[in-house]
Amino acid sequence: MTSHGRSTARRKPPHVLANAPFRKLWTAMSVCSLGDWLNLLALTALAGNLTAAEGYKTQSLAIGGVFVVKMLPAIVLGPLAGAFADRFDRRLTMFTADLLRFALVLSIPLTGANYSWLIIATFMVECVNLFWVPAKDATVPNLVPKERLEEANQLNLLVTYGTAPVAALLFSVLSVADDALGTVVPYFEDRDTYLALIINALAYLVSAFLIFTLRDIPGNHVDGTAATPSVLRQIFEGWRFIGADRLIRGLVIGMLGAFAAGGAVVGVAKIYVQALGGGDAAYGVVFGAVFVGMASGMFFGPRLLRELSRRRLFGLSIVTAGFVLAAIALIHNLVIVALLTVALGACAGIAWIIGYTMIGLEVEDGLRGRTFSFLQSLARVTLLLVVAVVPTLAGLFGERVIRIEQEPVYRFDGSNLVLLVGALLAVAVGLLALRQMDDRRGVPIVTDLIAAFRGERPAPEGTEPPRGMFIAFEGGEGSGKTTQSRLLAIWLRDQGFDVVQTREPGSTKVGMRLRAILLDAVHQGLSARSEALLYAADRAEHVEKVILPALYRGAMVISDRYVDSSLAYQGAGRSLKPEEVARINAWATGGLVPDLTVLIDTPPSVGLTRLGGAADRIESEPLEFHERVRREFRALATADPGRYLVVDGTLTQEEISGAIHDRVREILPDPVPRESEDITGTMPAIRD
Ligand SMILES: Nc1ncnc2c1ncn2[C@@H]1O[C@H](COP(=O)(O)OP(=O)(O)OP(=O)(O)O)[C@@H](O)[C@H]1O
Ligand SMILES: Cc1cn([C@H]2C[C@H](O)[C@@H](COP(=O)(O)O)O2)c(=O)[nH]c1=O
Repeated sequence: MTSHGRSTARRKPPHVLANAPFRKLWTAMSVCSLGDWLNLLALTALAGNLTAAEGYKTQSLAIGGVFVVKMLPAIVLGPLAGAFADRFDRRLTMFTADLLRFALVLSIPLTGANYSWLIIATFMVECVNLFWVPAKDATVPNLVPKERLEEANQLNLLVTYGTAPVAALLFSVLSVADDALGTVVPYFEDRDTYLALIINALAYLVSAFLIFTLRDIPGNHVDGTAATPSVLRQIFEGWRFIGADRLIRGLVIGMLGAFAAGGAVVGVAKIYVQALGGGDAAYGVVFGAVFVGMASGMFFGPRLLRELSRRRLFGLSIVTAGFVLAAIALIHNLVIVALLTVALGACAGIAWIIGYTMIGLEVEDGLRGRTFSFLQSLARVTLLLVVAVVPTLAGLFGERVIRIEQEPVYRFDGSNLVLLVGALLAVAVGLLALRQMDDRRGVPIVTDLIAAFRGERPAPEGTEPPRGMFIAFEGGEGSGKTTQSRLLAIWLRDQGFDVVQTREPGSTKVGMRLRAILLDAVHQGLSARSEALLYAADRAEHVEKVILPALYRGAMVISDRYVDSSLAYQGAGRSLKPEEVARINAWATGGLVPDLTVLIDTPPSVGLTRLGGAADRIESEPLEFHERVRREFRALATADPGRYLVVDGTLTQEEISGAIHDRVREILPDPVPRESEDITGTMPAIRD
């Protein structure tokens, strides 16, 4: 290696905070987040203090009112504010919002703090927040390069949640300081939360200054010379965009599910901790555990599983959160619950950082603001609904004690039930998100996970997806695959498609030699692993030299056998571990999965008798081997019905091809309708 090469290899890319404009924006975000948490603590405490004399119920409602008012604007104004972020100068939006927040928060202590004004001012601050946040979120990708976006979002989310415990500590210190100040300055006497509110207001002022001096934010993001759609139209398009895009839909579903599960915990945390024998300190520990978990999830999760598809990690983290939540609901031990809460927070942290990063990367600049805003609005609505409904449900369910011979053995009350429902919801939503956005269909998740834990790259990502269509035929010996793949190729060519008909093993130069080794009956005693590796080697050649080039040029590729044959013959037939066979094949094929797999299901007792000539090495295996193979093929098809067509191989050739044509017609880009085909027929010359 040349010395130049060495120095290049050693040079580490600069940290995202080395980027001065981003550093300034990040500092503003940190100060604002600290202010926001301080605001929440101070306002709820102030609402409680102002209504302390009016009894427990009024006091609870007063505090609850602050929460409701804090979330309400998102429901009404969220999407509108997002459109502003895309339409107007983001720097000006943020600067103005900061000044307004400063004035509104300061007005609460200055006007002598009465509950009505507290509620009105809080509502207005939240309205303003709705403009600041999407403008900030949409600005980050303008300031940092694409490859640094995940790092930037990690820092963003770190300050959003990491400032919560800092704010709680600061709030306690300021409350004590407030008391002390009250003895010296009469204004602060009996005004416990004033100092916190003043510091909160000053945080927004500092942010306004930082944003004002940040001149690197690009101005208007929608081309002013082009006809700009109305704000309402932009919102409508934002909605339409989210609904239409499979990935964003998956992200939104996942993030909302996580919010709903989190909302269930928020709603019952206090009573649950109490039921476990814990006091406010324990409640504080559980509260802190969520943030510690989230911070570690955001930092360590994506680093630990770098090689795992981000989409899969997103769905998996939500599913895992569901299982952890179920454990929290069922295990009645405060220490274990606190530890599990850290794990729950970690899963949520991973899901959030991935979701945010993916939205930042996938959504075009002009739509990013309203996408973030739309997401935040929906999340808040979900949270609001869940927080409102959950304690009521828990109360209605009440407390149940399971007894054996009058002895209480297990307590299961409303909070347990609600947490369990939240857990089921998270699992369901995580699975749905995985289904909506999976970018490695057909590759078992376990295979990818094992590879990621070992630090192996499972398959190349980010390459252009092939444009053609890939159909595989599978089935046992003599089931009719070759016959049907030939008939399908003729039918598709008749319709004007470019068709490549191929088979495994043996469709490349190397593959021909491998086929001879694999099927020649003289090679008895070949070990099961060598056999699996040789089939995988043939497949790697086949994919790289034949299938992918054809798919990239837009052809229809019909392959007589593919990966499922290895899963059935080497996995079930030779009793190799299915996940290991799947893993080597996922590696060999780069994760290429057929668009459709046609399984011609024929009993081996029928198929084997159809074959003429001497039996090859595999055909000469006992009937029991072929029965195992058949069962595995059927199990694979049952596990993924969307990708398979299972046809009874004992039907006539015409009946089988009719069923195949009907299914293939459904996935063809521009199929000839069956009626027109009946009229024109096919060319007998080609058929021969
Ligand atoms: N539906 C059917 N009914 C009866 N015979 C069939 C049917 N389909 C195909 N055959 C006949 O069965 C024999 C095997 O068919 P084919 O070669 O298509 O099967 P295959 O699954 O490709 O076999 P293998 O891969 O094990 O060599 C051929 O003689 C074929 O004409
Ligand atoms: C791809 C593949 C094939 N086999 C077996 C199955 C058959 O017995 C032969 C191929 O013969 P055919 O007449 O061309 O169908 O190979 C296997 O065991 N594993 C595989 O992955």
